Amino acid sequence: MTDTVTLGDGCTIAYRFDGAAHAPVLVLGNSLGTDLGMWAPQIDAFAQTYRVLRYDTRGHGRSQASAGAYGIDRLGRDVVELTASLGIDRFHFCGLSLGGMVGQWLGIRESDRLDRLVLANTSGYMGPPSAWDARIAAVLAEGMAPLAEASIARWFTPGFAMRHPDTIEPIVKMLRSTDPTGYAGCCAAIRDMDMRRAAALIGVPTLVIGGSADPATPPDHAQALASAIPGATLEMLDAAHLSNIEQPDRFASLVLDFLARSSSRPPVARESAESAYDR
Ligand SMILES: O=C(O)CC1=CCC(=O)O1
Repeated sequence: MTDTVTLGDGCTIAYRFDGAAHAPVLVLGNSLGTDLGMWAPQIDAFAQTYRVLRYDTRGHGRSQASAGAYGIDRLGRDVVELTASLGIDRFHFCGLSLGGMVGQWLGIRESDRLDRLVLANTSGYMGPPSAWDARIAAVLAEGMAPLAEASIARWFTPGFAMRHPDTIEPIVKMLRSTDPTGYAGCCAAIRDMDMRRAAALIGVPTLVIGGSADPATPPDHAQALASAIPGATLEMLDAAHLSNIEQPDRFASLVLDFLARSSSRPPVARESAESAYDR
Protein backbone atom coordinates (compact mmCIF):
# COMPACT_ATOMS: atom_id res chain seq x y z
CA MET A 1 0.00 0.00 0.00
CA THR A 2 1.26 3.48 -0.88
CA ASP A 3 1.47 5.98 1.98
CA THR A 4 2.72 9.57 2.18
CA VAL A 5 4.87 11.79 4.36
CA THR A 6 4.96 15.58 4.28
CA LEU A 7 8.46 17.02 4.26
CA GLY A 8 9.66 20.19 5.96
CA ASP A 9 9.00 22.33 2.88
CA GLY A 10 5.39 21.08 2.69
CA CYS A 11 5.95 18.68 -0.23
CA THR A 12 4.20 15.32 0.08
CA ILE A 13 6.24 12.25 -0.88
CA ALA A 14 4.58 8.90 -1.65
CA TYR A 15 6.28 5.64 -0.63
CA ARG A 16 5.60 2.01 0.01
CA PHE A 17 7.26 -0.82 1.90
CA ASP A 18 7.61 -4.45 0.86
CA GLY A 19 9.39 -7.21 2.77
CA ALA A 20 9.82 -8.18 6.40
CA ALA A 21 9.66 -5.40 8.98
CA HIS A 22 13.04 -6.13 10.60
CA ALA A 23 15.06 -6.91 7.47
CA PRO A 24 17.83 -4.50 6.39
CA VAL A 25 16.40 -1.58 4.42
CA LEU A 26 16.94 -1.13 0.68
CA VAL A 27 15.70 2.21 -0.73
CA LEU A 28 14.90 2.41 -4.46
CA GLY A 29 14.93 5.68 -6.45
CA ASN A 30 13.12 5.93 -9.80
CA SER A 31 14.14 7.51 -13.10
CA LEU A 32 12.85 10.68 -14.76
CA GLY A 33 9.27 10.21 -16.05
CA THR A 34 8.55 6.99 -14.13
CA ASP A 35 7.42 6.20 -10.59
CA LEU A 36 7.97 3.58 -7.91
CA GLY A 37 6.14 1.06 -10.12
CA MET A 38 9.25 0.84 -12.32
CA TRP A 39 10.73 -1.56 -9.74
CA ALA A 40 7.96 -4.13 -10.20
CA PRO A 41 10.26 -6.64 -11.97
CA GLN A 42 12.65 -6.76 -8.97
CA ILE A 43 10.34 -6.31 -6.02
CA ASP A 44 9.66 -9.98 -5.23
CA ALA A 45 13.34 -10.90 -5.39
CA PHE A 46 14.47 -7.87 -3.33
CA ALA A 47 11.73 -8.28 -0.72
CA GLN A 48 12.82 -11.82 0.10
CA THR A 49 15.90 -10.43 1.85
CA TYR A 50 15.26 -6.72 2.36
CA ARG A 51 12.69 -4.31 3.71
CA VAL A 52 12.28 -2.46 0.43
CA LEU A 53 11.32 1.20 0.60
CA ARG A 54 10.24 2.53 -2.80
CA TYR A 55 9.30 6.18 -3.16
CA ASP A 56 8.05 8.44 -5.95
CA THR A 57 10.65 11.11 -6.66
CA ARG A 58 9.32 14.63 -6.07
CA GLY A 59 7.10 15.64 -8.99
CA HIS A 60 6.49 12.02 -10.04
CA GLY A 61 3.81 9.40 -9.42
CA ARG A 62 1.79 10.26 -6.31
CA SER A 63 4.39 12.61 -4.86
CA GLN A 64 3.62 16.28 -5.06
CA ALA A 65 5.05 18.44 -7.84
CA SER A 66 6.31 21.53 -6.07
CA ALA A 67 6.76 24.55 -8.34
CA GLY A 68 10.01 25.65 -9.95
CA ALA A 69 13.44 24.16 -10.63
CA TYR A 70 14.58 21.39 -8.28
CA GLY A 71 18.22 20.54 -7.53
CA ILE A 72 19.92 17.19 -6.83
CA ASP A 73 20.54 18.58 -3.36
CA ARG A 74 16.76 19.00 -2.85
CA LEU A 75 16.04 15.49 -4.21
CA GLY A 76 18.76 14.02 -1.99
CA ARG A 77 17.39 15.78 1.08
CA ASP A 78 13.96 14.35 0.24
CA VAL A 79 15.45 10.86 0.83
CA VAL A 80 17.15 12.01 4.02
CA GLU A 81 13.88 13.45 5.35
CA LEU A 82 11.77 10.52 4.16
CA THR A 83 13.99 7.90 5.79
CA ALA A 84 14.37 9.95 8.99
CA SER A 85 10.61 10.39 9.29
CA LEU A 86 10.17 6.61 8.90
CA GLY A 87 12.73 5.93 11.66
CA ILE A 88 15.32 4.41 9.29
CA ASP A 89 18.92 5.00 10.44
CA ARG A 90 20.88 2.96 7.90
CA PHE A 91 20.05 1.69 4.45
CA HIS A 92 21.27 0.50 1.09
CA PHE A 93 20.30 2.70 -1.85
CA CYS A 94 19.72 1.65 -5.47
CA GLY A 95 18.77 4.32 -8.00
CA LEU A 96 18.40 4.27 -11.76
CA SER A 97 19.24 7.31 -13.91
CA LEU A 98 17.85 10.31 -11.97
CA GLY A 99 17.59 7.91 -9.01
CA GLY A 100 21.29 7.17 -9.48
CA MET A 101 22.10 10.89 -9.42
CA VAL A 102 20.32 11.11 -6.07
CA GLY A 103 22.34 8.04 -5.07
CA GLN A 104 25.60 9.83 -5.91
CA TRP A 105 24.54 12.79 -3.76
CA LEU A 106 23.73 10.42 -0.88
CA GLY A 107 27.06 8.64 -1.33
CA ILE A 108 28.88 11.96 -0.97
CA ARG A 109 26.74 13.68 1.66
CA GLU A 110 25.20 10.86 3.73
CA SER A 111 27.78 8.09 3.56
CA ASP A 112 27.55 7.47 7.31
CA ARG A 113 23.97 6.27 6.89
CA LEU A 114 24.55 4.25 3.72
CA ASP A 115 25.75 0.66 3.70
CA ARG A 116 25.97 0.05 -0.05
CA LEU A 117 25.13 2.00 -3.17
CA VAL A 118 23.95 0.85 -6.60
CA LEU A 119 24.06 3.44 -9.40
CA ALA A 120 22.33 2.15 -12.53
CA ASN A 121 22.18 3.76 -15.98
CA THR A 122 23.26 7.09 -14.61
CA SER A 123 25.91 9.73 -15.04
CA GLY A 124 27.90 12.31 -13.11
CA TYR A 125 27.03 14.88 -15.75
CA MET A 126 24.31 14.92 -18.43
CA GLY A 127 25.04 18.11 -20.33
CA PRO A 128 24.65 20.24 -22.27
CA PRO A 129 22.32 22.42 -20.17
CA SER A 130 20.72 23.85 -23.34
CA ALA A 131 19.21 20.43 -24.16
CA TRP A 132 17.50 20.38 -20.75
CA ASP A 133 16.31 23.97 -21.17
CA ALA A 134 14.70 22.95 -24.48
CA ARG A 135 13.05 19.91 -22.88
CA ILE A 136 11.75 22.00 -19.96
CA ALA A 137 10.29 24.61 -22.32
CA ALA A 138 8.65 21.89 -24.46
CA VAL A 139 7.08 19.99 -21.58
CA LEU A 140 5.74 23.12 -19.93
CA ALA A 141 4.24 24.28 -23.23
CA GLU A 142 2.92 21.00 -24.63
CA GLY A 143 2.68 18.51 -21.75
CA MET A 144 3.96 14.94 -21.56
CA ALA A 145 2.38 13.26 -24.60
CA PRO A 146 4.85 14.52 -27.24
CA LEU A 147 7.75 13.07 -25.18
CA ALA A 148 6.54 9.49 -25.32
CA GLU A 149 8.01 8.26 -28.60
CA ALA A 150 11.52 9.66 -28.11
CA SER A 151 11.59 8.55 -24.46
CA ILE A 152 10.67 4.96 -25.31
CA ALA A 153 13.39 4.95 -27.98
CA ARG A 154 15.96 5.89 -25.29
CA TRP A 155 14.57 3.55 -22.66
CA PHE A 156 14.33 0.26 -24.60
CA THR A 157 16.16 -1.35 -27.50
CA PRO A 158 13.94 -1.55 -30.61
CA GLY A 159 13.87 -5.36 -30.47
CA PHE A 160 12.74 -5.41 -26.83
CA ALA A 161 10.04 -2.78 -27.46
CA MET A 162 8.76 -4.81 -30.41
CA ARG A 163 8.69 -8.14 -28.52
CA HIS A 164 7.28 -6.81 -25.23
CA PRO A 165 4.47 -4.28 -25.86
CA ASP A 166 2.71 -5.37 -22.66
CA THR A 167 5.80 -4.59 -20.58
CA ILE A 168 6.24 -1.19 -22.20
CA GLU A 169 2.62 -0.11 -21.88
CA PRO A 170 2.56 0.60 -18.11
CA ILE A 171 5.86 2.47 -18.41
CA VAL A 172 4.41 4.73 -21.12
CA LYS A 173 1.44 5.28 -18.83
CA MET A 174 3.78 6.40 -16.02
CA LEU A 175 5.44 8.90 -18.36
CA ARG A 176 2.15 10.27 -19.70
CA SER A 177 0.71 10.69 -16.20
CA THR A 178 3.78 12.48 -14.81
CA ASP A 179 3.01 16.07 -13.83
CA PRO A 180 4.78 18.36 -16.37
CA THR A 181 5.75 20.72 -13.53
CA GLY A 182 7.41 17.87 -11.65
CA TYR A 183 9.09 16.52 -14.76
CA ALA A 184 10.42 19.99 -15.62
CA GLY A 185 11.59 20.51 -12.02
CA CYS A 186 13.60 17.28 -12.19
CA CYS A 187 14.99 18.15 -15.65
CA ALA A 188 16.37 21.32 -14.04
CA ALA A 189 18.02 19.22 -11.32
CA ILE A 190 19.73 17.10 -14.00
CA ARG A 191 20.70 20.21 -16.01
CA ASP A 192 22.39 21.80 -13.01
CA MET A 193 24.13 18.66 -11.73
CA ASP A 194 27.84 18.02 -12.19
CA MET A 195 29.29 15.38 -9.87
CA ARG A 196 32.25 14.37 -12.03
CA ARG A 197 34.83 15.47 -9.49
CA ALA A 198 32.76 15.04 -6.35
CA ALA A 199 32.13 11.35 -7.17
CA ALA A 200 35.67 10.72 -5.89
CA LEU A 201 34.33 11.52 -2.42
CA ILE A 202 31.82 8.66 -2.41
CA GLY A 203 32.92 6.65 0.59
CA VAL A 204 30.51 3.71 0.28
CA PRO A 205 30.98 0.37 -1.52
CA THR A 206 29.40 1.07 -4.91
CA LEU A 207 28.17 -0.96 -7.86
CA VAL A 208 27.76 0.91 -11.15
CA ILE A 209 25.50 -0.78 -13.72
CA GLY A 210 25.55 0.41 -17.33
CA GLY A 211 23.57 -0.54 -20.42
CA SER A 212 25.58 -1.51 -23.51
CA ALA A 213 22.86 0.03 -25.74
CA ASP A 214 21.91 2.96 -23.49
CA PRO A 215 21.74 6.17 -25.57
CA ALA A 216 20.78 8.37 -22.59
CA THR A 217 23.65 7.52 -20.23
CA PRO A 218 25.99 5.65 -22.60
CA PRO A 219 28.54 3.01 -21.54
CA ASP A 220 31.39 5.55 -21.34
CA HIS A 221 29.41 7.49 -18.71
CA ALA A 222 29.09 4.31 -16.62
CA GLN A 223 32.81 3.61 -17.06
CA ALA A 224 33.76 7.19 -16.11
CA LEU A 225 31.54 7.09 -13.04
CA ALA A 226 32.94 3.74 -11.91
CA SER A 227 36.52 4.99 -12.40
CA ALA A 228 35.82 8.11 -10.38
CA ILE A 229 34.39 6.28 -7.34
CA PRO A 230 37.06 4.63 -5.18
CA GLY A 231 36.78 0.85 -5.29
CA ALA A 232 33.58 0.82 -7.40
CA THR A 233 32.59 -2.26 -9.39
CA LEU A 234 31.27 -1.87 -12.94
CA GLU A 235 28.82 -4.29 -14.59
CA MET A 236 27.29 -3.89 -18.03
CA LEU A 237 23.91 -5.25 -19.06
CA ASP A 238 22.79 -5.90 -22.60
CA ALA A 239 20.05 -3.25 -22.49
CA ALA A 240 19.07 0.35 -23.24
CA HIS A 241 18.31 2.90 -20.50
CA LEU A 242 15.76 1.08 -18.33
CA SER A 243 18.01 -1.92 -17.84
CA ASN A 244 16.06 -3.21 -14.84
CA ILE A 245 13.07 -3.70 -17.13
CA GLU A 246 14.92 -5.03 -20.15
CA GLN A 247 17.11 -7.42 -18.09
CA PRO A 248 14.99 -7.93 -14.96
CA ASP A 249 16.54 -11.13 -13.61
CA ARG A 250 20.12 -10.21 -14.37
CA PHE A 251 19.61 -6.77 -12.80
CA ALA A 252 18.12 -8.34 -9.66
CA SER A 253 20.97 -10.83 -9.27
CA LEU A 254 23.66 -8.20 -9.81
CA VAL A 255 22.14 -6.05 -7.07
CA LEU A 256 21.46 -8.92 -4.66
CA ASP A 257 24.93 -10.44 -5.10
CA PHE A 258 26.54 -7.06 -4.55
CA LEU A 259 24.50 -6.24 -1.44
CA ALA A 260 25.26 -9.66 0.03
CA ARG A 261 29.05 -9.27 -0.27
CA SER A 262 30.84 -8.62 3.01
CA SER A 263 31.38 -4.94 3.40
CA SER A 264 34.76 -3.25 3.30
CA ARG A 265 34.70 0.48 2.84
CA PRO A 266 36.89 1.87 0.05
CA PRO A 267 39.50 4.53 0.79
CA VAL A 268 38.25 8.00 -0.06
CA ALA A 269 40.28 9.50 -2.91
CA ARG A 270 40.59 13.25 -3.24
CA GLU A 271 41.30 13.40 -6.96
CA SER A 272 38.70 12.35 -9.49
CA ALA A 273 39.71 10.24 -12.47
CA GLU A 274 39.93 11.69 -15.96
CA SER A 275 36.43 11.65 -17.35
CA ALA A 276 34.95 10.65 -20.67
CA TYR A 277 32.14 13.18 -20.39
CA ASP A 278 33.79 15.90 -22.45
CA ARG A 279 34.72 13.68 -25.37
O1 LIG B 1 16.02 11.45 -21.01
C1 LIG B 1 15.60 10.40 -20.54
O2 LIG B 1 14.44 10.07 -20.58
C2 LIG B 1 16.58 9.55 -19.82
C3 LIG B 1 16.80 10.00 -18.46
C4 LIG B 1 17.63 10.98 -18.03
C5 LIG B 1 17.57 11.06 -16.59
C6 LIG B 1 16.61 10.00 -16.29
O3 LIG B 1 16.22 9.64 -15.18
O4 LIG B 1 16.18 9.41 -17.43
